[in-house]
Amino acid sequence: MAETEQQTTQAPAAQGPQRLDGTATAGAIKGELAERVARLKERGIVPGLATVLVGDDPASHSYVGGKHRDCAEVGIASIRRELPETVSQEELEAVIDELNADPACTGYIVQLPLPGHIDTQAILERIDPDKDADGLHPTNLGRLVLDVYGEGEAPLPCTPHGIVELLRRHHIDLVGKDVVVLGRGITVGRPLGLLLSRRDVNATVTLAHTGTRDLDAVLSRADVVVAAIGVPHAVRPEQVKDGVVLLDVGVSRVLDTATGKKRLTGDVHPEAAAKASWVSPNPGGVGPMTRAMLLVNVVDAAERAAA
Ligand SMILES: Nc1nc(=O)c2c([nH]1)NC[C@@H]1CN(c3ccc(C(=O)N[C@@H](CCC(=O)O)C(=O)O)cc3)C=[N+]21
Repeated sequence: MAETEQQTTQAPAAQGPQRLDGTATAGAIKGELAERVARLKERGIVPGLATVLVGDDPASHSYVGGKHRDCAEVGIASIRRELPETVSQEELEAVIDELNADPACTGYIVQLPLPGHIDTQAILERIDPDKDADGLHPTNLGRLVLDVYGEGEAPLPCTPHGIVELLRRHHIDLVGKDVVVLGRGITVGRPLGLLLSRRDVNATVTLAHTGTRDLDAVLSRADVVVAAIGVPHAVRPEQVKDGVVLLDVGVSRVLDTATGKKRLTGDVHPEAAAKASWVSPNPGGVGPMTRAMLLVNVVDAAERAAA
């Protein structure tokens, strides 16, 4: 009885953060995409994702394998191009030209990083912007800067789009919120800053990086922190306010001293996560959403091509 009384007079005990479940949300998005793919197939159109993989890095092979499994789940056809580490610039460019011309390929990615002897920028710029499934072609990044964003009108970078969609589907409103993005990389931080500042999102964005002075002061004001720097446990509990929303994007492989094995570790310290109202787990948060948004870009491209 005393316990019941206490419950009515005191604030509820801290319940720990709610999870931004990227795996489940990506699953829901894949279900929606499967329907759109089925409708395209009724019209005789089969969306196809191609991946270009150079070399034999096991992590890259594993990521690309995941993308093809996702495709199978929603009915998108898969095309794989695998090339040796020693491939020349000209040979790789010939593969790009072939995919640009192949009607079975409605969208594709060139898995990064490419070997050091390859001019990555020249390869990425050679991709047909209409088939750019990563949303990282300069033309599409330019469209993001220029606020071209009708429904499915242009591909968006997958990780930033996945983050915004993950929050939207958990009804976490960003209008007027102070969002601190840690990291200015071209696949996450830089384009995420652009996406968050769009009128239909309307967050106040701070893009913090290694040149940022007094990061503690910057982080202490944040309603939402997106950590995309690849430094294990970089975001510490004393830096964030209670109830913050934390998105953990960075992944590092660190040695687990208990097991002697390497395991994936995010940018957010577990004790910082404990102070949050919402936290995206890593793995199981932003990673699966990135993959789902890749499929969105492929299906959008196929619908645009069919229109
Ligand atoms: N052109 C290009 N486009 C990319 O999008 C691209 C790339 N190159 N190069 C490498 C990075 C990395 N990346 C990941 C996406 C999802 C997960 C993912 O789903 N991760 C799972 C865990 C997977 C695991 O256990 O290894 C998760 O977070 O739950 C991981 C990594 C896309 N990348």
